[in-house]
Amino acid sequence: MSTATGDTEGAGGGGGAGGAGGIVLVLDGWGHAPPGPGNALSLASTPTLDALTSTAGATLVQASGEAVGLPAGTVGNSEIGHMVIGAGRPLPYDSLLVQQEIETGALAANAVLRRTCARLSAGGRALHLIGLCSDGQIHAHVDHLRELLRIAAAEGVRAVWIHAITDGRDVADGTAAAYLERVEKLAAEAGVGRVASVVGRGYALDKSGDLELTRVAALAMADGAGTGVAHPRDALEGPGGSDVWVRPSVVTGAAGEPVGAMGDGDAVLFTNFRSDRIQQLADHLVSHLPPRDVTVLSLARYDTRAAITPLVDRADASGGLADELERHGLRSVRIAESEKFEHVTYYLNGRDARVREVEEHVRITADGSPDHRAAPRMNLPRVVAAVAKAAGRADVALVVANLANIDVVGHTGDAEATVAAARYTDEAVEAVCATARRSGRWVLLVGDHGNAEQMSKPGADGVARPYGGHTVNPVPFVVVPAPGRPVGQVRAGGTLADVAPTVLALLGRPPGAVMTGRALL
Ligand SMILES: O=C(O)[C@@H](CO)OP(=O)(O)O
Ligand SMILES: [Mn+2]
Ligand SMILES: [Mn+2]
Repeated sequence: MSTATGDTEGAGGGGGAGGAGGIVLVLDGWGHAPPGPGNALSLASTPTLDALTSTAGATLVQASGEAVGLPAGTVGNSEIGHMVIGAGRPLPYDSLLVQQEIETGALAANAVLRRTCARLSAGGRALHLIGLCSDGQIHAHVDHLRELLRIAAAEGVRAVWIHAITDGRDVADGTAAAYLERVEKLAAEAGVGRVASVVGRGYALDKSGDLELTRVAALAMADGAGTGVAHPRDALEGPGGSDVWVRPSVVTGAAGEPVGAMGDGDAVLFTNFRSDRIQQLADHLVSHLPPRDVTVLSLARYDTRAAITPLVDRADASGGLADELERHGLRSVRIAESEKFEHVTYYLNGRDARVREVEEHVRITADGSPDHRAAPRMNLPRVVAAVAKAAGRADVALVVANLANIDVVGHTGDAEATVAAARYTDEAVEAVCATARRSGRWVLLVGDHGNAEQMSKPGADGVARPYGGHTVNPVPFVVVPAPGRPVGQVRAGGTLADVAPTVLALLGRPPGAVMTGRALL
């Protein structure tokens, strides 16, 4: 059977020179840590993963900090993880680029920002800063907020309203009060800025497409509509139940009026550096604001429908695995549940929204907003079935699937549910390996960052508390050879940047010209 592109490199079936081709499984949130009471992966019964990770095809690779293009010591995340897996090289991530622009003074000198501040200052209009208030470093960092407050003050902006999104996911739940206090302190130090609204990330950073959550968050920020509170911390006393689900709350003045609603001539600056979860809100806000004339900016570039001017642009991520597969005419099928769909498509492809002729995308959708604690299996059987279907096709060289369970369930901070997620993942891996054996394929398993291997973390008092965030731990990397094609001992000392060159080597192809990673075979 020939591929749809009528390629020239003899890739008319499976992996061409690499045999029948392969299956890449990204186990989301699959980090490595010594066994212990907080390690959901070691607590779970995972006979298949245990066996695979003790073969010669197994090693550990770095997935955090400088190894992948993040600021030193920063936890990995799905965006940068999948981007580096695809790019075959570390990519300076948006958080690093922002940090560098702060350190060099480039952000303070940014022409768009200075011009906007000058206009606000001259007209007595307000700057609204919207972003996740924590130092979780996955979507945002309060240090960036501090710098923006300083710049606004230096440029003479007198009214700066902070629309605080509470976290409890990238950092421990129950920490929102401390972060609000920190934000108020930063504002006091800068001499400008007050919190005008508070809302949990469950509302403001929804990306499930539940526009009602987005709408109520935007109403609080733009119109000052929501539960009135005298002080930002009062918002945390509401019935939301966790930092993630703080109800949209608006700080009101003596007469009950919202202090920081958006008015004609104001400017909004989104302070998250990661796009995927803020873009639904940003798009909604842009369409909700008129007839008010409000300038909307973002700290980093977002993938919104609306054209929002970024202050810091992103790195070029082209020339990765998708481009190489296309060049060789090798067909790939990408499969993931909605939560991680963009990660195995858009991000893996270097933030390129094109669906190439030799690519097929399979999104496994869930009904409604599931409770991951109660349903840790998610839709894994449907992901496995889609993998089996794609792997059974002779025209498919590569199947790439994301198994989301241990990360998504891990984020609940519920160790017991995460243990169950690990058990289901183990069964899924066993099924995929059986599929691979039947179809003569190799399997490459890799984590994109740690999560489930650390489900508790000591608080400021030294007492361990549930923790659902990512980690800086290395992640397992395993090559399960195709039947009759042994690969021997894989190399130690790798990073996620080595995944794409390894995949290409298994497919009998050289690494891409711009890839600095090297095959671990
Ligand atoms: O859910 C998310 O947005 C982040 C955590 O904030 O996780 P991941 O990087 O795995 O998508
Ligand atoms: Mn992830
Ligand atoms: Mn995650």
